[in-house]
Amino acid sequence: MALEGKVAVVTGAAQGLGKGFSEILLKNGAKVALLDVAEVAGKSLKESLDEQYGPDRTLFIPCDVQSQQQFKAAIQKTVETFGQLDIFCNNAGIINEVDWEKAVSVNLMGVVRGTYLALEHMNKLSGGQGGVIVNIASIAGLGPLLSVPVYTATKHGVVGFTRAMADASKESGYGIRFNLICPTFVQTDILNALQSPAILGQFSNLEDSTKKLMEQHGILDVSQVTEAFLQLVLDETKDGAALMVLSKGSQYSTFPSII
Ligand SMILES: NC(=O)C1=CN([C@@H]2O[C@H](COP(=O)(O)OP(=O)(O)OC[C@H]3O[C@@H](n4cnc5c(N)ncnc54)[C@H](O)[C@@H]3O)[C@@H](O)[C@H]2O)C=CC1
Ligand SMILES: CCCCCC(=O)/C=C/[C@H]1[C@H](O)CC(=O)[C@@H]1CCCCCCC(=O)O
Repeated sequence: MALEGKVAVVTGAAQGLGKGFSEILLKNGAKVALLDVAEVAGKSLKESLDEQYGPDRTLFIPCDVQSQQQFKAAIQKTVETFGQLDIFCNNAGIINEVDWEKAVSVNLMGVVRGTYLALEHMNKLSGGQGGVIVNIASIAGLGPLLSVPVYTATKHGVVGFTRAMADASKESGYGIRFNLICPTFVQTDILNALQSPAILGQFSNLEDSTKKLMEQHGILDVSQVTEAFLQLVLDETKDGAALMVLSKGSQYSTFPSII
């Protein structure tokens, strides 16, 4: 998929990985709607992107992925402004083992909500032009991260949902590819949560074990993950793929075959 003239939505785009995904899409010619609940950071990012790419290449839309009404309106505004929707990245995510219902709501329900709303515009069966949806899971979507069981569960949920949607899309003819990014630790603000007793709650005693894992495996730069993301967007042969981003490089996950 060539990106010139394509239109993308990225959730959780104000900072961290979402900002990186948005920037690599812009560099490659796409227009990007930046959705985030963080209004100050989102507006400030839009201002700096305007200087680099001009004001017509991005939109910042305040949006909490937990709100059906806000999310639907944000996608509607994107399509009204840019005329189409080709690439959708469900990236917004949090760690919160105390308010674990919020973690499920943002990380899993937000991804399902975003995917279904994107389908309303992208699905070839309902007049869309197809495209690609990339959901941001984690290595913790493929195996356990001991200090954050609910975060682990939500990311396993994102992996299962995305793979099932890829099969549903192929079988039904939506014309949409569904892929996953599963990074190990990346240098962004979310890592602070892994050292916060207020967020880890009953698992705070496992903070040091997690720190050891980070020391052992290293911490990636955002750019290593954005390159992997671009590969999944561009490569039309990748559908239902889970690309792990590790310190030794990127590699596709294999899954047990049950049929
Ligand atoms: N940094 C890491 O080590 C890894 C991160 N991930 C995943 O990558 C994704 C991005 O995380 P990072 O950039 O690392 O974290 P981050 O904390 O730097 O950025 C998350 C962004 O999501 C936004 N956000 C949070 N709740 C939201 C909501 N309800 N609605 C809309 N936006 C919301 C925040 O305002 C923030 O801009 C997450 O899904 C995370 O689980 C996956 C594996 C490793
Ligand atoms: C913000 C959450 C960060 C999520 C990172 C993550 O999912 C880490 C998972 C660890 C799991 O608990 C067990 C591990 O050892 C995982 C890290 C190991 C990944 C292999 C990395 C190998 C490499 O980078 O070469």
